[in-house]
Amino acid sequence: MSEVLLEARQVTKRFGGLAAVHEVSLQLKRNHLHAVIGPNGAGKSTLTNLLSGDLPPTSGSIHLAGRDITGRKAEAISRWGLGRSYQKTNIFLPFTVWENVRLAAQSRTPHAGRWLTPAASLADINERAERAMTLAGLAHRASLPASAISHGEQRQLEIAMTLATDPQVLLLDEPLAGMGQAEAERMIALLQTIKKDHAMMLVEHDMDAVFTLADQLTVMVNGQVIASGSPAEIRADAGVQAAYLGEEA
Ligand SMILES: Nc1ncnc2c1ncn2[C@@H]1O[C@H](COP(=O)(O)OP(=O)(O)OP(=O)(O)O)[C@@H](O)[C@H]1O
Repeated sequence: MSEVLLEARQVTKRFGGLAAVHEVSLQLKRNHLHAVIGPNGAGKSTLTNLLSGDLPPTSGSIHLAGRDITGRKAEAISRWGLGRSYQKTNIFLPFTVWENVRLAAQSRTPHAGRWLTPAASLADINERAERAMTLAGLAHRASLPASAISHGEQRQLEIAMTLATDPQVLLLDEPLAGMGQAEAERMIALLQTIKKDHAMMLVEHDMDAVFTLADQLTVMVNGQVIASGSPAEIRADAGVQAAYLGEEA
């Protein structure tokens, strides 16, 4: 059995009368990719926001590596090992690829804003940034401004910036959005590599990518989980076919 790094138990988020996420439970395990799929408005982004601490749940609990993180701030949850990439990019376009990754690595270091930073921690920041940039396949783009690289490479840069914070758990929100075929294939290969060391949750509309990458899928409709299981189980699920996959295919 793989180690469970993140667990949501019966998590609910209400916006007024609307349960955007209703009693959702899921586990993210090391070396596993758990895809969350569902039609627009199903609650996928809200669920991601609950797990990352960007939104507090109305009820239920969330545990990261055994620690109860329910209602804790995103910044603290990030320090405890959860990394998240955003649909809307956090990249500073005028800065180089290296500067972007290095800033992300620095943001994770305690007292990052201090004017006096010991040399040892600077070396540590640089090493973390270098590792993340190389893993994301961007070492050859290090000195280019982020504005000068392709859309697909900018999405890789977001992943590199997330990796630079040294997370154990990664939440990825539509990393393939807007990509052409070749870029998508490169991103899928990258995610497969990253999966070896991390627990991952992927929210993605590209079903080919989802079924290639996922070890487990959870299907949400109207805030509720209608099915959860292996790719084969989800493909064969008549309820999922009717509610979602049928209309996507
Ligand atoms: N801050 C908010 N206030 C009120 N309602 C919200 C808020 N955020 C999301 N919702 C509503 O919650 C429901 C779930 O939205 P959410 O964005 O989580 O869905 P989604 O599955 O991520 O959709 P998409 O695939 O389009 O990104 C929708 O009905 C949405 O309008």
